Amino acid sequence: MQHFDLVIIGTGSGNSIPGPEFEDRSIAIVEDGAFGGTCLNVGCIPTKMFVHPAELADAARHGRDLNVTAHLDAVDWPGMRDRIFGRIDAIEAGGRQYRKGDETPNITVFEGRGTFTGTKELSIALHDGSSTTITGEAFVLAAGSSVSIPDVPGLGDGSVPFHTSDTVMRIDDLPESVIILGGGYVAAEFAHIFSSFGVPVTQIVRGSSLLRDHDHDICQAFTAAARERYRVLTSTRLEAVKPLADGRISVHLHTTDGPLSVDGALLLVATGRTPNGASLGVEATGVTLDARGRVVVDEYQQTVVDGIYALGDISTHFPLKHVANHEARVVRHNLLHPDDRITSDHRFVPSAVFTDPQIASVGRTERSLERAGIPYVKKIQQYGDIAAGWAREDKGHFLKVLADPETGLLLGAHVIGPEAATVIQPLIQAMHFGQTAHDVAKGQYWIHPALSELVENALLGLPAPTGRP
Ligand SMILES: Cc1cc2nc3c(=O)[nH]c(=O)nc-3n(C[C@H](O)[C@H](O)[C@H](O)COP(=O)(O)OP(=O)(O)OC[C@H]3O[C@@H](n4cnc5c(N)ncnc54)[C@H](O)[C@@H]3O)c2cc1C
Ligand SMILES: NC(=O)c1ccc[n+]([C@@H]2O[C@H](COP(=O)([O-])OP(=O)(O)OC[C@H]3O[C@@H](n4cnc5c(N)ncnc54)[C@H](O)[C@@H]3O)[C@@H](O)[C@H]2O)c1
Repeated sequence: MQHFDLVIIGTGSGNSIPGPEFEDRSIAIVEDGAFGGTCLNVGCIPTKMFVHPAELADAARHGRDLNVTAHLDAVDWPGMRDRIFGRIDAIEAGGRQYRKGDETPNITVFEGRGTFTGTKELSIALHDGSSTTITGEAFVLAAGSSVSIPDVPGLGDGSVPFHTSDTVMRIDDLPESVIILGGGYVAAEFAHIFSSFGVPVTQIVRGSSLLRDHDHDICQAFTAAARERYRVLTSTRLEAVKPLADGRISVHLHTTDGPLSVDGALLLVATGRTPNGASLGVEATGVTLDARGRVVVDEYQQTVVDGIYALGDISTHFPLKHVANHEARVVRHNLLHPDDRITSDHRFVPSAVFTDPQIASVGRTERSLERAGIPYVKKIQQYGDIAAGWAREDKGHFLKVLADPETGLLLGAHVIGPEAATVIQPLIQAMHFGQTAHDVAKGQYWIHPALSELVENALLGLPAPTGRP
């Protein structure tokens, strides 16, 4: 049985751990799928490479309000797909070859599916049909998460073909229509992409609005904007999915008005992801899972087993790439410096949804402050009331800032509108570095007339702090 100093399972953010400082350690990397993980191959990167052309296609729609008449002539989906994956697949192959090749001689790559069979003992079903078992002094569990499919007739039993984010970006051509199940990030971004390319979209959600984890003003504004672009069925339960004779799909639903069926050419299931701890059999090595199947880690990213660390989607409460990368840096440091370990910082985790309108958030929502009885002051700054918003004839987009009334420290920020993911960054910085709203607003220049004036004006609009507690 081969023994390694370090075994890393998963090549998403886990693959960023081995560097020159690990040259004296024998390392096993175990990967069952595409090298580079979800973000590179089926997540952040390809989706955003489709989102940008979607924005270009949308420009024709937006131009009308600004006296520019333009129209979308055609979308070359196969060309776009091949351009995007031509680039991504080459990076995947290059990353795999780098780890397998002479440049990292201390690393052995096992291409196959790992399952724990004992304490720090991993059995691997290799892609060549054979199997092997390895042991390690230390482990990094970086095996991510997998799409979860609702247990309803027609789904999961193989009787109806459907897509997930793992497959839908590689389809042959734009479908004649799309039905999207789910109201979260993945559903929102694909509804945006397909509808921008002229495909009729029907989105089906259980709740009363889209993106329900967001601040309530944001999710209401987003749901209203989405309804202007495509069909959104809220408070709707999926009952069954059936194939139609012409190859299309029929989705049977229960709405507040009673039963309804919707037909479409392609069904995209985007109903969340499940952490891969259970499928990796981590309990055989003594690692514990929480009620949602996440590997339990402490602030050092270590599991309950000494020397077994976890990072990213398999363990985090924030399944986002920048969080997986941050946690990988913490694990890396702690493996190198076991006597001087550092902790993860999850205080102010930002996120963005790359839709039209775009959304970005950091910190507490207004409802969560209300529910926790935390005092706050707020300012809602409209894009339409700053110069860059006038240029866009913007209507209805805004930034909400929430601050502590005594100290002026920011508690949360939520943006819906152009370039939200970029506009929010000074507020993330202010929260991290403990800067007050008024210091940030008044202590620097803000380029005029840039979109960043949205932040300046929102902060200036907050009441002056009443004094430090
Ligand atoms: C469609 C989509 C879009 C996204 N867009 C964004 C975005 O814009 N911004 C953002 O911040 N986040 C985004 N995310 C989330 C982001 O992709 C994840 O949070 C991140 O990739 C998680 O990284 P990870 O290293 O934890 O896991 P992964 O990157 O998933 O890596 C885990 C690896 O482990 C392998 N593996 C799993 N089980 C085993 C096993 N038993 N044996 C061997 N190998 C195994 C898998 O094959 C995989 O390669 C998106 C996700 C999706 C699905
Ligand atoms: N821009 C980004 O940063 C980005 C983009 C895509 C994904 N992600 C990450 O990936 C994660 C997964 O995204 P996601 O959209 O798959 O999950 P999600 O958790 O964001 O949304 C899942 C949606 O499916 C619904 N749902 C769950 N079970 C259902 C069922 N049985 N029937 C009907 N609806 C059901 C939920 O109510 C929710 O609306 C996200 O949490 C996010 O962290 C991030």
